[in-house]
Amino acid sequence: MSFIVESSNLTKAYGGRTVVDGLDLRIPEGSVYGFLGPNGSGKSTTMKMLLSLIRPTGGEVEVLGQPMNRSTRRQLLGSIGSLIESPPGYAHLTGAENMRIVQRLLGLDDAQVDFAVKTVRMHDQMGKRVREYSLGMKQRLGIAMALARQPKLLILDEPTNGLDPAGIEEIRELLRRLADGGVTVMVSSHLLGEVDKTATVLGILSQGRMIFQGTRAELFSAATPDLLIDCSDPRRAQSMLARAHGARLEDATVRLAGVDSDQAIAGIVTGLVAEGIGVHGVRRDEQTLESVFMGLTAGGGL
Ligand SMILES: Nc1ncnc2c1ncn2[C@@H]1O[C@H](COP(=O)(O)OP(=O)(O)OP(=O)(O)O)[C@@H](O)[C@H]1O
Repeated sequence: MSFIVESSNLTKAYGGRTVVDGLDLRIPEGSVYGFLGPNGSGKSTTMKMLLSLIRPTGGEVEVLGQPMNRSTRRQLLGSIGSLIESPPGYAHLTGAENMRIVQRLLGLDDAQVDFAVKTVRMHDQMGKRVREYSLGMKQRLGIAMALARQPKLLILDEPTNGLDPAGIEEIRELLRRLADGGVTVMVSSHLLGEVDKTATVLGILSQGRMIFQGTRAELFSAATPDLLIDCSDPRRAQSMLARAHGARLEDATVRLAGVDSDQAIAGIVTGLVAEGIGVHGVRRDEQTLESVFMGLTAGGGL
């Protein structure tokens, strides 16, 4: 597999405080890479380092097979579109006027601008001033600005932040279309649900560290779903298993976290039976990606 972005040990510290800690990013070409983590976990800082907007304290970044640094930055940025933090654009100008500025700055032709505007479905809104746009429209104009250069890689920092469900769905659908058209997209969010259905690869940050990187299926298989036990005396079973397994009672079912082997399950069942408790059901809980994500970011890793 070839990676469009690769970093090794990428690190950023501010005043002795490490906010991005030894990241080995691997973004496969053609993927939608969902870059997830709670607020303050270091997503924006990482994206800015990938774009060489801020200088890493340590480690390296390769983009499109070349090291990203001050001397290669200009050339590499020609192939990267980005939207970092708030949507760009002058509020007192129309969408068309804003696009014209980008066109002149980058020396683009009309067809490239038209293509970008149509891709984000903003062609009917270009005569309006940006200050009259909804947040979703501003975000889409920002994406059009990033797209106009026809980048191979698009880096979007929280493009769905603050949007209503319809706006979020529009951005998701846009990202899918871009990926189908061959653009690799890195998109950050602090809400898993906003990128979950779109991302083909996930990178999860917690306190500056990468606690998971891989496909959704890999994430599920790496996380251990809770064990649910139905038995004749759930209250007594829960108190027996509370200390070793943090057992909780949910209605008449005993829930255990982190039981990760068949042997451990057999030991638990044997222990209950030995105490005269009849075990009539042992199953794994169905887990949602959200619960895996919450467990990961709260617990600091797999
Ligand atoms: N210029 C700076 N000087 C000092 N600390 C900074 C600077 N920029 C970011 N930080 C700190 O680095 C940490 C990571 O911030 P960052 O913005 O990268 O997180 P994030 O995951 O993108 O969160 P959010 O979604 O809230 O933007 C935070 O604790 C932030 O306060």
